[in-house]
Amino acid sequence: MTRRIFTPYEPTTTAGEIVRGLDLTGRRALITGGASGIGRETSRALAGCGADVTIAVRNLDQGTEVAAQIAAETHNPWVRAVHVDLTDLGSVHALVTSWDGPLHVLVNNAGVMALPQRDLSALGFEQQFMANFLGHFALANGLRPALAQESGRIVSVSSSAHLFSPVVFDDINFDFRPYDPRLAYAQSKTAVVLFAMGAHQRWSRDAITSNALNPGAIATPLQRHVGGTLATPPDLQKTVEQGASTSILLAASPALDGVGGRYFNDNQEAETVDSRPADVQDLNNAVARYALDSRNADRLWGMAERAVAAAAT
Ligand SMILES: NC(=O)c1ccc[n+]([C@@H]2O[C@H](COP(=O)([O-])OP(=O)(O)OC[C@H]3O[C@@H](n4cnc5c(N)ncnc54)[C@H](O)[C@@H]3O)[C@@H](O)[C@H]2O)c1
Repeated sequence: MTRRIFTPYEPTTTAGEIVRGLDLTGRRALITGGASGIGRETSRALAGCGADVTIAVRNLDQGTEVAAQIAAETHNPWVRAVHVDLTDLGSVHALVTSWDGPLHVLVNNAGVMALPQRDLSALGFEQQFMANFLGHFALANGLRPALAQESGRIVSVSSSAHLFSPVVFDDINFDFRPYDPRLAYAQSKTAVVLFAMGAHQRWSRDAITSNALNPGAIATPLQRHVGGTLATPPDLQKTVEQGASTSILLAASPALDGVGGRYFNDNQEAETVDSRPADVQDLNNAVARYALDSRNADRLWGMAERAVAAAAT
């Protein structure tokens, strides 16, 4: 795939700068993990343009408080919180069935990184794979009819960490190798990119666009299990306003109208690579070929569909 330049934005461009002047009144957005970090900033930028914003959160009391803060900061009353736990497909299903009317933007943002112990979800999947990928897979599939109503966009937040592991289809849950918290995160973030590609492949005929992104490294609670040991040194980390910019670009910018099936970083499409770059900047700007591969995307999609269907019976 040839890398395309879609925008004039810099790595340091903030979410607010990208949406400046945009009127999103009447556009309905759902952001998972919208109560903290990049998700909160993404929600704030969308609300600041008049969008109707729903943040989907694990802790509803905290989420309701954050939704009220965003509403006050942006003078937009159309901000609310709903409950979701992405490791629990019953909870995902409850959110899906409560959604009424069109959905213009779904931001698959929530995530956990490098959980120290291997832990399996009720469905039997490693928890990072479950929360970062499979819960979002079920959510997006459930909301597909709402997304198809008025040309919805799906924005899936991955990470440059995906370059450290493909999806190991024969051992997703670390049954046959020692559990490695970072490799489990990496694998889950490759699954996120493959989901974004698979959704584009299947749903673009419904005028749904689907892209993935790396937000860059940002000091948020996500980093609590790996503090100080990230590949990106503190001086190269972004502010949360900069970190939310690529999500906002994909969620709202007219420059991305009709664009799908791509992976972005720093507000531009990333470079496809066959092996992991050594340099941190190159790493951030790269997407692994295995994460864009349609056979891998199909295999993952089939497996996820079977898992979600089994959970429903
Ligand atoms: N911060 C970084 O350096 C960085 C780098 C690359 C990618 N990312 C990605 O950016 C996204 C946002 O992360 P952040 O840095 O803002 O971290 P964060 O911890 O501030 O936000 C993550 C949110 O996800 C929510 N969440 C986690 N598990 C959940 C579950 N089971 N159900 C529902 N919600 C759940 C958390 O409650 C939290 O609100 C994540 O997908 C992360 O992997 C972050």
